[in-house]
Amino acid sequence: MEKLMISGGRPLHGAVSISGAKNSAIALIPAAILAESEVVLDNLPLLSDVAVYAEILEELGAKVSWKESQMKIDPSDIKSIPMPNGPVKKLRASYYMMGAMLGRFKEAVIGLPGGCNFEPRPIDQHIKGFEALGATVTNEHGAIHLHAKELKGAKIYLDVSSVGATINIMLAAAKAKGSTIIENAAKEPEIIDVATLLNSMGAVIKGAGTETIRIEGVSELRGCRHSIIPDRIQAGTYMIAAAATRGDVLIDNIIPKHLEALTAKLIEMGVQIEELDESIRVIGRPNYGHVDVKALIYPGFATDLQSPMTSLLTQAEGVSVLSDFVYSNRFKHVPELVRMGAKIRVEGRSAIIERSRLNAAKVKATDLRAGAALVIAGLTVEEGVTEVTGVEFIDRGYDHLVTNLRLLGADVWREKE
Ligand SMILES: CC(=O)N[C@H]1[C@@H](OP(=O)(O)OP(=O)(O)OC[C@H]2O[C@@H](n3ccc(=O)[nH]c3=O)[C@H](O)[C@@H]2O)O[C@H](CO)[C@@H](O)[C@@H]1O
Ligand SMILES: C=C(OP(=O)(O)O)C(=O)O
Repeated sequence: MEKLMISGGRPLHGAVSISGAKNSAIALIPAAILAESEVVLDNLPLLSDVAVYAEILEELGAKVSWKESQMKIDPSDIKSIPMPNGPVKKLRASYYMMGAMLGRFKEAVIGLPGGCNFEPRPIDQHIKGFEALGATVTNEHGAIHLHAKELKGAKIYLDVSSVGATINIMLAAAKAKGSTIIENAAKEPEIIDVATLLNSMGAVIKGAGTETIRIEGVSELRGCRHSIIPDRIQAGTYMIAAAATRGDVLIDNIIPKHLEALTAKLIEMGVQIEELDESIRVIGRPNYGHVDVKALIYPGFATDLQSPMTSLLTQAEGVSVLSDFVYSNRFKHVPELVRMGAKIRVEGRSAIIERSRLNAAKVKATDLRAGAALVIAGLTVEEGVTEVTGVEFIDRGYDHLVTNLRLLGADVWREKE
């Protein structure tokens, strides 16, 4: 086990290039299961979740070769093997194995997902979708068993516009008989990315990125080459870190439109922002005004940036209120920030944040974005060394974090625990 050591107090300066998106990559890799021939994914991020997914596909018999930011997946020899345990338990997005295996083999046994469990994260909408397509779904000793004689298109109204359920239903429906309509579908950019890959494979999916997605099932999908969209959450984290350290950072290789809610909030606080075609420059100021933030589904403020934003708001004058309307209790970072001197209290689904002077401390990341919040907090501390344990969570979602921060001038390193 390793820990991150941060000797803070240095403004971040320079440029950082953002890798491909985790939440796309870990849906696109299982999507390749549906193809008859090789799928090539470019702009793949170097993350532990991606490595686990490669392991899952190899266990099923796929040929996977991963070199730098490119992964080649030849799924021709994949077999229908039950996976009640093992690597599927290591990450949240293993739920996509259900849709992908159901689509290809009409059956699957997949252990309930692991990953960041900052609160109970049900998958009832995924199951409702599979059942609507004609599958029988049972939970046997913590593994989901899915079976269908035939998958038939259906109209599915999601009770909550779930990213995972929307993608999972697209995966299963791509090869179902007839048309599927997903209503109240999630609109996150990663959903468009998955639909783009599936369409390049020969699927017929329209409306991804809107609340109504139509899928005309086809009998066969072929291999293709696809470049993954930039990671808006990593990009947003660096934007927040630049503002928190009063630095000046160009966040490059991104789609600025995907970050509009964050950009608007930073401007409202008084951060200087310059938006270019594929990059955003964030220039910090000595003082920021307090703001209220509401984490919502896309295009609202991303819940995955809520924890990093909490750290920045400890640097704003007065009192800020940050509410999460996607998850009701995603505040595991708060007690750790309080150990660093932050004046924050949680009331219901809101964190009430006062301007605070942070101090170095030994803190623990218990999920991915809580980890990002603690790193940002550590970067702002003027004296002493902040130690962040739970680095394995951070490695799920940040490509070359230490290298990038060091290039930006931060004094950050990893040590054995
Ligand atoms: C791998 C991946 O892409 N992870 C992202 C995905 O997670 P994930 O796909 O798990 O999140 P969802 O969009 O499904 O969850 C949104 C909300 O719906 C609820 N819900 C979801 C499914 C369901 O069947 N029933 C139900 O009640 C959840 O508890 C949550 O309150 O979107 C989240 C919301 O943007 C992000 O935080 C995660 O980074
Ligand atoms: C919660 C997250 O991811 P996952 O759904 O993969 O746990 C995240 O990326 O912040």
